[in-house]
Amino acid sequence: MRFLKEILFCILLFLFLLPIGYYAYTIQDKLRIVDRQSIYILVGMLSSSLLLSWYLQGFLFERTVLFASWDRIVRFARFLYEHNYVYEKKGQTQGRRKIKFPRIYVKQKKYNLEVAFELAGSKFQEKFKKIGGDLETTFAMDFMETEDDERFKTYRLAYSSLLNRLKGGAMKYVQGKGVELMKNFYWDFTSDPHMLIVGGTGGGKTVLLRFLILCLSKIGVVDICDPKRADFVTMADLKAFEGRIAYDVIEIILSCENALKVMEERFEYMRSEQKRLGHTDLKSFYEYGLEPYFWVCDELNAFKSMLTYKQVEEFNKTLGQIVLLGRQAGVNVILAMQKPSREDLGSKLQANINFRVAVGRLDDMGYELAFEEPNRNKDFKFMKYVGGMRVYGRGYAAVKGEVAREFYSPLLTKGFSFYNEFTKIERREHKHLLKEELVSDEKMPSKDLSGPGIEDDSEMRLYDLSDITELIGKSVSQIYTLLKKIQDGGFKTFVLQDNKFKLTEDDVMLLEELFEQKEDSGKTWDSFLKDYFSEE
Ligand SMILES: Nc1ncnc2c1ncn2[C@@H]1O[C@H](COP(=O)(O)OP(=O)(O)OP(=O)(O)O)[C@@H](O)[C@H]1O
Repeated sequence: MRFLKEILFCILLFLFLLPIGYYAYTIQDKLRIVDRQSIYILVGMLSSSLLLSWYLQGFLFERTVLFASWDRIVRFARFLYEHNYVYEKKGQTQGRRKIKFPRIYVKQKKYNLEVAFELAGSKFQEKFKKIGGDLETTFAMDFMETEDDERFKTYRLAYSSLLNRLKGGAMKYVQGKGVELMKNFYWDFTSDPHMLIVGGTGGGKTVLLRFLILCLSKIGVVDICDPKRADFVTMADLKAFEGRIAYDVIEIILSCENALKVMEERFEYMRSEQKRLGHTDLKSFYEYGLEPYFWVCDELNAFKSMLTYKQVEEFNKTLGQIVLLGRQAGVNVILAMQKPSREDLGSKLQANINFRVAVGRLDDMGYELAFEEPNRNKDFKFMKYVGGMRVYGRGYAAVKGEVAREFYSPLLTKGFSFYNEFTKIERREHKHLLKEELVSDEKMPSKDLSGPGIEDDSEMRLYDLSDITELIGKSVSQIYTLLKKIQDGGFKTFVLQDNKFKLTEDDVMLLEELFEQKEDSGKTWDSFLKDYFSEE
């Protein structure tokens, strides 16, 4: 078995030599008189048969199932032998070592290889529990998962996860399983609510984020933060995302604060439903008819580098609360960053973001932070080409604490347009707010403005953005964008305290009127504001 390749080579060569021998026999007279031409032909045939046998041997081992599986067995046996995972047999003859392999089963399936090691008291059991990384190197495959039963530990390795890659907009949410990221690989946000996407520049983070947003915006509200003001700009005008995309530092901070507020409101709503339905325990958001909510932030480290020390502290605190408590309320955070670092993640995010994906190139430190303990010995590979083709969006994914598996983000096919797909999405609203509105309209400013707010020295009530979202039912981002447009257009100025807008009762009414009239006008915001204020 050890010399399988060499044996195959000899067999192939022998098969070629048979007709060559016969040919030499037929031209023996010419050979005897040293006919140069005949000798050249014969030498040519011999060298070609050598080359062809060598090539065929390689081809058979690489491309045919039978020889490839033999090759794996040979490699595996060699690995076991050379690492001394063998039992010495007693009564050996002098000079010859008799060995016996431990009980290991190798099952070669269509897409993956299963290697089951018997533990149950074996002297190698501790080593077999951590052998995943070695198997990857031995078989040149990617480790996917392990399965344990009473006696065996089974390692599953993928020949190539490429076969499980999705194409274009095929990513979908499957009830009870989660978001299908690859065939048979899901992100179940009800159990692992937050996701971290990391990878070097150009690795495919943003493309993956867009595929996720495309899928998630069909099942819930998605708020997006794009500090680079690059990849999500064109979506801002689309109905489904209007007012839900933040770019500026302040806008993003507000968007995060708003996500926290959404979480608190959802808990409040769930508690009231719990009481109404007589549940003894508070159940998960979906039990109360709520859809999931997603807060997405691209380029987190770039964004944090734009903040002051105090802002970082506040932002971390807000985000920390969401990742800590969001699961039950269905509030999910997706963060994308280039190189993960302890400072940017902080201990709360590091501890509470369970679902990790790395695409593109990352250094050892980055993989260590992304995938932590069970992957310390994993041989993470950066592959620019697979099967001779340039490959994008390849990396690894894992739930924290599990072994990382090879991952391919859906393939961005030619002709696929995110923009076209996003235009087809229907806008979703926060269900808890819609239900509250149905029950009571007391929070509408035209009826009552004595709601939340702060008072200034002159006793005039001032409202911050989160108060106004409650009063007029628009998102923080929508309100902030409108205020900026009014102010930047030179139409009106508003009070700013600590860089945050504080509006008077009149301002709130003005905003409400503007939102109403703009809806009926069919104009863009810029032309609508111009006309509105010039008429005044
Ligand atoms: N899944 C994919 N399928 C096909 N092509 C892809 C895929 N992912 C990325 N690419 C290609 O790689 C390019 C860079 O991807 P992307 O913008 O997502 O990288 P990034 O990690 O966000 O980089 P940066 O951090 O610099 O913004 C894309 O424009 C696209 O051409």
